Amino acid sequence: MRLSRFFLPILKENPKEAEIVSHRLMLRAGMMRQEAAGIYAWLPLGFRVLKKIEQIVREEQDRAGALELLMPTLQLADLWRESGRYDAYGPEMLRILDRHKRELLYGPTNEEMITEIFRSYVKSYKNLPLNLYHIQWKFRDEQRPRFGVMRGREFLMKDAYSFDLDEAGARRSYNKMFVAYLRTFARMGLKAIPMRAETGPIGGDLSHEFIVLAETGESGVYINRDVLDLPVPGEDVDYDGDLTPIIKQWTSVYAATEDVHEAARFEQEVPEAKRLNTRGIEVGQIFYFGTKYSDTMKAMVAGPDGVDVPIHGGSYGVGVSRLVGAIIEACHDDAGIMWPEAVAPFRAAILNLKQGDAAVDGACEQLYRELSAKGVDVLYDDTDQRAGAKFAAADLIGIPWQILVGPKGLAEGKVEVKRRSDGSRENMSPADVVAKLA
Ligand SMILES: Nc1ncnc2c1ncn2[C@@H]1O[C@H](COS(=O)(=O)NC(=O)[C@@H](N)CS)[C@@H](O)[C@H]1O
Repeated sequence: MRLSRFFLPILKENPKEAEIVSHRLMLRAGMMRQEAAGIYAWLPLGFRVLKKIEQIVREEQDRAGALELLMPTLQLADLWRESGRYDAYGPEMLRILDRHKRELLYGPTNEEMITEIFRSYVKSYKNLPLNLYHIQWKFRDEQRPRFGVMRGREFLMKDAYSFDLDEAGARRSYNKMFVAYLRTFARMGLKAIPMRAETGPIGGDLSHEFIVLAETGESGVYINRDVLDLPVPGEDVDYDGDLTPIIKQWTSVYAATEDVHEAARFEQEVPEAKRLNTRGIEVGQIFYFGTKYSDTMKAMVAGPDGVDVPIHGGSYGVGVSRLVGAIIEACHDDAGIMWPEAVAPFRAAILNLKQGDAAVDGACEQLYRELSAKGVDVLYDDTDQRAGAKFAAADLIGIPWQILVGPKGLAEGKVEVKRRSDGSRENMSPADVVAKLA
């Protein structure tokens, strides 16, 4: 992509309404624009990151055996009357009347709708276990939307729903999602810690929140530091095998949100030097809620003995749009964002330090052409800004690799490669740059 033809409205100043660093940097880096309280337009740079995060989530759901579909954002109120949540959900529910005065709502979550889809087709335990998911926009009319995408009103969520014959089966589905979440967040360069949590309006009695440690996080957390060094399962993890050793390993080290924290146990179990009380960002939450929805909505299957029983369910959410902010909270410095390579909007930025100089222009064009031909996502800053402004922009938007092309270096057949994450620099020939990044 040539920057002269891209749409990247970088802001010079810190927007005053931004209270936390990720909100500030997303606005300054031209990644998004607020259209209404808690409602954002995703501009090209931010949208690229959102799609990369979404794709990692999708790949790990698929690896765990979940099946992707897409449910609508709008739902019938009657569906939520069946489960009894229409009134219970309260003012966060955005209620809508259509032209025929039919009562609709903008879905905050999809337990009811997925249960309706399931019960319409699945009648036998032979079709279980089943895990259906989608990646869809949600609306929750938050009293105080704030911190940018961290607590929005319209936000992108991956929500998966599992269906099993009994609790034992449902726990196996739960464990698959637990492992999938460990892998998902690790692939984004995050340490997301699974913590026992309250179940809240979703219901049930078993839930874990996956929390990324960050000073600005809304969740208070208490952990044994050892949890930060546990191994994340590899891509060869056997989802059809026994996952309980992995679950046991990750849940036997103390980690709890403040609302389920047990101070006495923490003091007793965790050596002083290993106790950490800090804050974190909830990037995902998983629930087992048994027959909560299948009872009220009559989602039954015939068991092995031919008798109809309500299925045991679970739901599993990931805050896809929240993750853009969470990653910035975890990966930034004073100069701006430092994208982990797996979610970076571009892998490399070519900075032309003397626009108009034939040798420099030529070398940049060649690098741009050769890297693009090898499938490397490149942003070529071919604008006529002075070098200092180009350095600042590249640091702000957080591209992992910067290729600085200037007349002096070129005279010796070299360009300078700077790694954004640690600031390390290396001089090498353009050909070596292509070999290194391709
Ligand atoms: N207002 C919000 N803005 C941005 N992300 C949010 C918001 N509310 C929730 N999320 C994200 O969405 C994830 C799942 O939301 S949830 O309420 O915990 N779970 C559910 O809705 C279940 N139905 C899971 S399928 C959360 O872990 C969080 O990362």
